[in-house]
Amino acid sequence: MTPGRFGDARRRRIGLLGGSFNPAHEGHRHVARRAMQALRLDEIWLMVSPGNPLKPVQGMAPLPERLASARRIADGRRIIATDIEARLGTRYTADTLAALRRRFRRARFAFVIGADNMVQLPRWKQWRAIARTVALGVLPRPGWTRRALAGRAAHVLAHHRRVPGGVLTESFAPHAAWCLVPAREHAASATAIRRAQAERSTGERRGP
Ligand SMILES: Nc1ncnc2c1ncn2[C@@H]1O[C@H](COP(=O)(O)OP(=O)(O)OP(=O)(O)O)[C@@H](O)[C@H]1O
Ligand SMILES: O=C(O)c1ccc[n+]([C@@H]2O[C@H](COP(=O)([O-])O)[C@@H](O)[C@H]2O)c1
Repeated sequence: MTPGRFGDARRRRIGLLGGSFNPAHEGHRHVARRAMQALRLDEIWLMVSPGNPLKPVQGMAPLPERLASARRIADGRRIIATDIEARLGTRYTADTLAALRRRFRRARFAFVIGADNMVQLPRWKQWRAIARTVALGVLPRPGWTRRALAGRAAHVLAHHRRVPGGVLTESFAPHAAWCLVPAREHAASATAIRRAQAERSTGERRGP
């Protein structure tokens, strides 16, 4: 199933969990569930990136493989894996959001990120415009939560921080709101999974 079937989305509250999903893991599922509950989302899209502009191409599995991995943690009903960015021809979040707004005119979008990406946000293309126009839900992550809350983005956006239940339900025009989503920190990471896989295959090559 893809979000294409929601072409008629009517003021649906849609969370966008953009990511590389190289591969998808339990941390993503945890983030999706907690964000859905706290932000009162109707659905959340695991939006598999054709290529994060800030990540190296080397070591990045092909998109179909990453999409298949995201599908395995989705439920196809309210948690939906999608390659919609590849189909829209966008990879920068600012461009993706503009294209999604044109295509799903009545939907309300929230962008969901882990605390590590809140730290990195000031390096994204047009990050202030992104934060001004889309609600942001930030998930705690081991080693990153405090840094995110003390970082530049949180500082610049301090006046726009709200409680999670309101960020999408209320209107905060002319500037969107953001929140820290209450959730336990989940240690899963794609880097750790790739590292463990590499160690296993090195061990297998060496033999007993
Ligand atoms: N365990 C986690 N806790 C909180 N947020 C997470 C967690 N895992 C992933 N995320 C968030 O989900 C989004 C997609 O993450 P991504 O697919 O890059 O996984 P990752 O584990 O961070 O990958 P990598 O280690 O390769 O950078 C990002 O916003 C990331 O911050
Ligand atoms: O738009 C940007 O400049 C930008 C820079 C870095 C990351 N992003 C987005 O951030 C999301 C998380 O990416 P990742 O690789 O950390 O999972 C994903 O949707 C990326 O497209 C976006």
